[in-house]
Amino acid sequence: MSKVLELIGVDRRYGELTIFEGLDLTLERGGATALLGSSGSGKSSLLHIAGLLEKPSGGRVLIEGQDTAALGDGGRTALRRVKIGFVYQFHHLLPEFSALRNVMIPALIAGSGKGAAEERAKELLVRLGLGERLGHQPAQLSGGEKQRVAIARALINKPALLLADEPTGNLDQETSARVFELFLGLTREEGVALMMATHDQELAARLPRTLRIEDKHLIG
Ligand SMILES: Nc1ncnc2c1ncn2[C@@H]1O[C@H](COP(=O)(O)OP(=O)(O)OP(=O)(O)O)[C@@H](O)[C@H]1O
Repeated sequence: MSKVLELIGVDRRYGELTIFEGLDLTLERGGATALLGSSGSGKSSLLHIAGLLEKPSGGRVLIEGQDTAALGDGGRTALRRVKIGFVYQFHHLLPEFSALRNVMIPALIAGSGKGAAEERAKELLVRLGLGERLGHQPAQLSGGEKQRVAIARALINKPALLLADEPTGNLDQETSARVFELFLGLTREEGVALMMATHDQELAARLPRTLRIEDKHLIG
């Protein structure tokens, strides 16, 4: 199994306030991990650190064995673009663009040719059951469809690591269950290392590994 993410002794502090400290975590390709913890325990902070959006207050973050401490902002952004995908509770799609275009954009930014980006985006959208919705703009899509487009967008660059923060948290229960199935199936097929923060114990139980932030430490 190849290591995608390693956190070694990671701390997050805001001034005098310690959110968590001494976190060690390894995620491997093909693995799926749920991250639980009460509100304010630091789940989003941990995803931001793992996703290179924030630097930890202490400790080391390695992506596929590469220590990110020495990287500047440009290096971190470049690594994030090709190695890491994000799915949030809200889709954050660009309203003026079609579903297809929204999915293609990260590939185009990463330097992919238009033809290859379009082919991969179409393939993902078809696998997510949106083959008939390629030309629809976000306002013409249902909540579950928008979230499926956001999932395709997160996977377009074949990331090694997929970080999800309540990916179906904004959907009604039935839609959430359906979208979650598609989401899990696709992440398995793509072989990414998935880490998903959630409050939902039932969703967490669907993943093979569960971790919890408790009393500033990672337990599980
Ligand atoms: N910029 C900041 N400055 C000071 N404190 C912050 C800052 N950002 C976050 N915090 C604090 O860090 C703690 C962890 O926040 P975080 O959003 O990671 O928690 P969470 O577990 O994701 O919570 P929730 O489940 O409610 O989304 C919170 O107590 C929050 O108030």
